[in-house]
This record gives sequence, structure tokens and C-alpha cells, in this order.
Amino acid sequence: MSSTETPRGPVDSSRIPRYAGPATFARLPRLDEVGGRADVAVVGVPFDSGVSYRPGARFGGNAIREASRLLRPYNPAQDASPFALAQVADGGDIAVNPFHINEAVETIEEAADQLLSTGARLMTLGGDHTIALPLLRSVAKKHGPVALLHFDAHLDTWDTYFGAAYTHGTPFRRAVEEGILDTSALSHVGTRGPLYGKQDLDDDAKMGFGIVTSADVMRRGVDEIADQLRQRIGDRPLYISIDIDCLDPAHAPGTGTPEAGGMTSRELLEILRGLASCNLVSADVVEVAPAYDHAEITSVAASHAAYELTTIMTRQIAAAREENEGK
Ligand SMILES: N=C(N)NCCCC(=O)O
Ligand SMILES: [Zn+2]
Ligand SMILES: [Zn+2]
Repeated sequence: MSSTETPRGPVDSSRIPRYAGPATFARLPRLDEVGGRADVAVVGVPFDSGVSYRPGARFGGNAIREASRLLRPYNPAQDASPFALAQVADGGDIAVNPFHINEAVETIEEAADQLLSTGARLMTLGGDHTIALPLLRSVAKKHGPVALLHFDAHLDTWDTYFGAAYTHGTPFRRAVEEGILDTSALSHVGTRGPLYGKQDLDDDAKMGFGIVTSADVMRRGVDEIADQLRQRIGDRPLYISIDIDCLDPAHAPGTGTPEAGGMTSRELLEILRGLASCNLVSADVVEVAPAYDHAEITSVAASHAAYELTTIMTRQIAAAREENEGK
């Protein structure tokens, strides 16, 4: 988008009630309605064949879209109107083979390559956590190895499940093995719960991950945690992956592998806001499984997380555009 074009924003909810019409993320236009080009493309990946417990995250993207009808155009927490700063559009779903994980992983990577080649950043709505691997592959082709901030109850650096390399518990081990992550800037946030053994932690540390547990967030507070994460990330290209089970089941019951003792949605949103100066190149929100949700608690939390991430991206896009035009 050039500076002369005004982004096409969401449907005006004072004219068309927010519950009317088909749901796109935040009631934004579809990507094809803005000529196939957007600064940020919100895209769904309805895939959950990689789960180890409850299925259902294939319905997560559309549940988040439905819950996002209530998002308003001005974000006071970041003093920004994200959808006016840059063109954000809903790119629909990447349709993948539910019966063949390896093929699905390839399809996701190809679709992400295509979207990134248009200049868009990706705000992906899962789907289970398997999808982070092809998304990271694609992002790394464009930016080189990226810093990773991974919000999750789980490490997701396990090796294989039933001999399968691509599952929702293994994407980040594969990513480290493939050299697509910048191993000097890898962090898990919200980690908790029983593991298979102490070795899980040793393996994870060897890969380069730092861990901020959900108890650390509670004890040390969101500002200190955000400062620490910002320092670790620096100005590296950053990918943020949010498994909604980073939140306590009270804040996100609608997920496949819930663990007690998690962060609140307020803590998650505040940490994200504290990262507004980071160079966020793409992000995902995964593992929303609406069948176990109540009153859209989980999908509302996920829609707000995606809104904060989108705000960070659009602020950076607008700042970069201004700087370019000043030259
Ligand atoms: N929810 C995600 N992504 N991973 C959980 C894997 C935990 C397990 O099955 O042991
Ligand atoms: Zn998880
Ligand atoms: Zn996960």
C-alpha cells in the first residue's frame, strides 16, 4: 500500500450490527477484496491431525473469527488504530489434507511462501501447533533464522510421538534441527505442568531455549518479564507463536491439552504490549478447540491476542513507511 491509499478497514459496526454477515477477522475485508495485497494477512489453518489428546483445533480459526466481531478499531493499550495504519485483510483458510500430515505441512509452507512473497506479514490462526513448523520454514526463507517467542504450557520440543516427526508436540525441535531459528533468542513463556522426564528440560536447554514459567510471570510480574524478553530478542526478526493453552484453563478451557496453573489473559496481553518495539515479522495463535469452550472464553482471548499482535505489526509497518517517505 502506498501512502496515498487509505487502508480499507472493518465493516462499520454502528451501521451494520456486528453480529450480522459472515465472519472475517475483526470484520475486515477479505484479501481478494483488496486486490490480493495486504500488509498483514490473517489466515486460518484448519488442521488438527497432529494432536496427542483432544482433537478439534481445526475449528479454531473460524471460532476466533466469530469471537473477533467484537474487536473495535482503536487499541488504547497501544494508542493505535491498527486497521488504519496499514492494510489488514482476511486471507481465508489454507485448505490442507487432514489424512496426511507430511503433505499438509508442505501445503502450509507453500501457501505461506505465496502470501509472504506479496510482502504481507502473516497472522495465522490455527489449527494445532504442528502448523508452526511450516510457517517458520517459510518465514526463515525470507528473513533468515528468526528469534522465537513461544507462549505455551508445553515445550513442544519433544522428539517424536509414535514415531511421527511432525506433531503438535515437536515443531520447535524440528525447527532447531533445520537451522531456521536463531538459537541465541529462543524463549518459552507460560511453561508448566508435568513432563515425561527431567531430560525434556535438559534437551530443551541444549537447543538454546530459555524458560519463563507461568509461576515466574506471577512472581516477577509482566513488566520485568517483557523487559527480559525484549533484551533477549533485541532487533532480530521475531516470530511469536501463541499456543492458547499458555493460559490457565479458567481463561482458555477450549483447548486440547489443558494444564492447571496458567497465566491469565491479562498477563498474556500485557506481555505482548510490552513487546511493541520488537521487529515482529509474523505470528500465530493456535490450539483453540471450540468444542471444549464455554461462552467463547477461549476464542475471545485468542482474538484479543491476535489483535495485539496485529497492532504491533501495523505500527511497525506504518513507522517504516514514514521513515522511507522522510528520506
Ligand atoms: N499443545 C501442544 N502444542 N502440545 C502438547 C503436547 C503435550 C503431550 O501430548 O504430551
Ligand atoms: Zn501447549
Ligand atoms: Zn503447543
